[in-house]
Amino acid sequence: MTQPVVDVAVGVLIREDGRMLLGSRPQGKPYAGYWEFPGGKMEPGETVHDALKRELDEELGITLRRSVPWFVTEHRYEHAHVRLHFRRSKDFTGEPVAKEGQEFGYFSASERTPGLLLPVDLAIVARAELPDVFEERADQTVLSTAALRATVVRDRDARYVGARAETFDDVMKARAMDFDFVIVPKAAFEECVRGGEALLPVYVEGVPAAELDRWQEAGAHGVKP
Ligand SMILES: Nc1nc2c([nH]c(=O)n2[C@@H]2O[C@H](COP(=O)(O)OP(=O)(O)OP(=O)(O)O)[C@@H](O)[C@H]2O)c(=O)[nH]1
Repeated sequence: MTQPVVDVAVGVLIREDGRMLLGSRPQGKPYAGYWEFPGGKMEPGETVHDALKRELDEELGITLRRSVPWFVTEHRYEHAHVRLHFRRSKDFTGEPVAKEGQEFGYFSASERTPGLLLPVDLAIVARAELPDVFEERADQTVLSTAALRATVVRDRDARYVGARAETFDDVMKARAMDFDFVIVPKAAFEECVRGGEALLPVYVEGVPAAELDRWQEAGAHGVKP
């Protein structure tokens, strides 16, 4: 039997020091005790931002101001088929309070949480340190492959890998190959986020600083012109 898809709003809340908020799943829920990003199921008629705002308030007493779309991914559990709508935010207030008996804390991607992360979230934690604006530098390695023009971002620990994409098909391949993000030309953005939500974090080439907010609202981050 096919399970209905459950839409879930998930937040990557990044503190000033760059650490992200993670918490443990409360007792009584599937995967209780596993660590995850804050969020929860969307209610009918809610936008992703509104659902996230509600969940953050209900679970942790945090007030979410601005968040921007990041990417969407699906996963089939035994208990549910979920579509996770990730948004990123650096604009929130309030010290988290565990309202449902969960544990929580702020972590960098290289720090271990006290309990295991949900397996789906493992790769996404590394992506949380992707910058708002991607700056191409001389020490990055460009790999030529037949399938994709792949750019390996060699930061200190080679934590994430991106690919250049021009079509939706390129993006699908990049996702299948476990790339962490794509860089797309401005003119290809809409085609690459077919359906309105990106399958991977997207950077758009040549976004001037003055236009960054507008692109972020549409689900794209920037690459320095
Ligand atoms: N909040 C959250 N859920 C995630 C993440 N990753 C992930 O696979 N999920 C899945 O998305 C679903 C979210 O449901 P939930 O049980 O947390 O939502 P909720 O608080 O609205 O639940 P309830 O109202 O049924 O108690 C779960 O199946 C969970 O395993 C994540 O990083 N954060």
